[in-house]
Amino acid sequence: MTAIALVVDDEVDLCRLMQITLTKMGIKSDVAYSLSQAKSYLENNHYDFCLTDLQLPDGSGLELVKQISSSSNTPVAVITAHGSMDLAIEALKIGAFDFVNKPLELPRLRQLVENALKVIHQDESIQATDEITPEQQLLDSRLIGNSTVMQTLKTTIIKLARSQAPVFLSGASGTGKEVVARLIHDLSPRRDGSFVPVNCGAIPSELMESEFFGHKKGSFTGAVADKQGLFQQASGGTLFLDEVADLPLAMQVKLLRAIQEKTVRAIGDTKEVPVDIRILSATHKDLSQLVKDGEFRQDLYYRINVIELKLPTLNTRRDDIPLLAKHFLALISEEWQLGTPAELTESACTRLQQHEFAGNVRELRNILERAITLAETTMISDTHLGLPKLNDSDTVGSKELAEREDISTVSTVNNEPMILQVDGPQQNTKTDNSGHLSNNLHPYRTHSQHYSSAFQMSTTQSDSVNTSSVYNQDRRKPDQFVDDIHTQPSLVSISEAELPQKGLEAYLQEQEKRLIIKALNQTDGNKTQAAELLGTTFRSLRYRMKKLEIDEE
Ligand SMILES: Nc1ncnc2c1ncn2[C@@H]1O[C@H](COP(=O)(O)OP(=O)(O)OP(=O)(O)O)[C@@H](O)[C@H]1O
Repeated sequence: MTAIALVVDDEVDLCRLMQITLTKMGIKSDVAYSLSQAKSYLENNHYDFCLTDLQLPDGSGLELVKQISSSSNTPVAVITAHGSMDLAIEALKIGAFDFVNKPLELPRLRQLVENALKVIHQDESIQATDEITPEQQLLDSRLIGNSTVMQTLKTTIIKLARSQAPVFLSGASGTGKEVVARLIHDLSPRRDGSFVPVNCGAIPSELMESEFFGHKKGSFTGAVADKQGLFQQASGGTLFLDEVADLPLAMQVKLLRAIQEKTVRAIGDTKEVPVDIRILSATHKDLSQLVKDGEFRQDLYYRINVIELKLPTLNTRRDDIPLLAKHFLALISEEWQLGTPAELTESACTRLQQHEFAGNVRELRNILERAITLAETTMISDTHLGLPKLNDSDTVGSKELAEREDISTVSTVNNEPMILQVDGPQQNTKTDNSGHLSNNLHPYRTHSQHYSSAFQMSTTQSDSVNTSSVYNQDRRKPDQFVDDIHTQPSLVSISEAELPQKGLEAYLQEQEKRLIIKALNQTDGNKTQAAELLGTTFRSLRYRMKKLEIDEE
């Protein structure tokens, strides 16, 4: 079926240009030169999508955006005067799915229209069936939980997936921010492009620019070949800036520029390369507080935080714990090839629901992994959970459980991030019976993908670039490298006359790899201790391990 678009702009030549472009793409269009004309067209016709200027002779295009997005699913994109980013952001907040700057660049316009068409086709396939849609199936298989707060979250994810607006995911560690980011990508018109997650806190600051924007061969010592940056890898897809609060201030300026200009320049290159990316970002830290403290740039915050999605803690959705536990028990049993999945006894399930989770869903999974290891049979009782004994006062009653669950609130304020809150009441930092500090602690961080193949979506899957898979090609365990160490010359045995055959960079990387493996062997694979031995940080060690393709396990 031929799509029909409504084009709204008072510049006759521009309208003609847009019409020609649309016609070449097989799309029919009507043109309105004013707000009132556009409204009357909308009253009398059905359009598949709308493209409107923001400054119209008799009013603002924002009014049209509001009207269309509040009454239909029709994608509406806005045309903004170059530099009026504030208006573009406001349009995204009130429901525009994308924007394009004047003067119009035709490749960008075509890209925008193609994305709109993908959204329309997605909607058509959803309407064509009464059965559970592939989108819903994907959501239900990856984001476990049926509580009210999770149902609201899932609906919000579907809406956000249609848009190109930057989304900032906030919430405590282990609440599923990365899971949600991947879902937004996989449900979006960008799903055929790459999803590129990057842990901003793990990249050493001196390597950041090269990692994000790439470099040309010979641009600095060690640049032995051209390297594509993460922005280019994500072009056509989604760049997920995880732990965005950890970006150094100097890098924040460069990122802001790249995001605004939609172009990047590799180190040592003279030309800018256009990139077409959607930015999703996340942190468990209070980013607005960091802005107040001057540790995060206000302008970057404003740019990445067009829509904020708050994820609920597990303690505010305890009804989901049995379902999540069942999901993880099946998953772990499959990953560990245990045959029959383990089961929780009733009292173990109750005990889990009473636990104060500091590490959220990640902690739940870790508890279950440990329990499976300790249990002699497939039945897991509360003793296997390894949780502290509860005092009577610690017991969470079902009434209290119900009261803790909160439903989403949606707010839109000019120049303020649109916050889609799907969080329950905030839990205070506490010390549990075993003396564990209950806050957003990183020891729970696993950084692994736990999607079972049985749970994967059968429809189009994106070419998802997982940083761990990019860097983790060599699946050998650290001790398997020991043989290499013994058969290769050590750093100290190199005499001055010998030059490395494969070049300095390869040689230094090999030495670095061997030293890291040596430290890991000395500490039985404990990365924190190995980092101490090497006089570096845990994060930096983990980054280097990925880079050098040393298996995390
Ligand atoms: N609703 C959920 N359903 C299934 N698995 C989940 C859910 N939420 C989180 N997980 C799992 O919990 C673990 C942590 O999730 P994720 O990494 O997305 O959390 P995060 O909020 O990004 O954490 P951090 O702030 O530490 O990066 C992962 O193994 C993920 O697959």
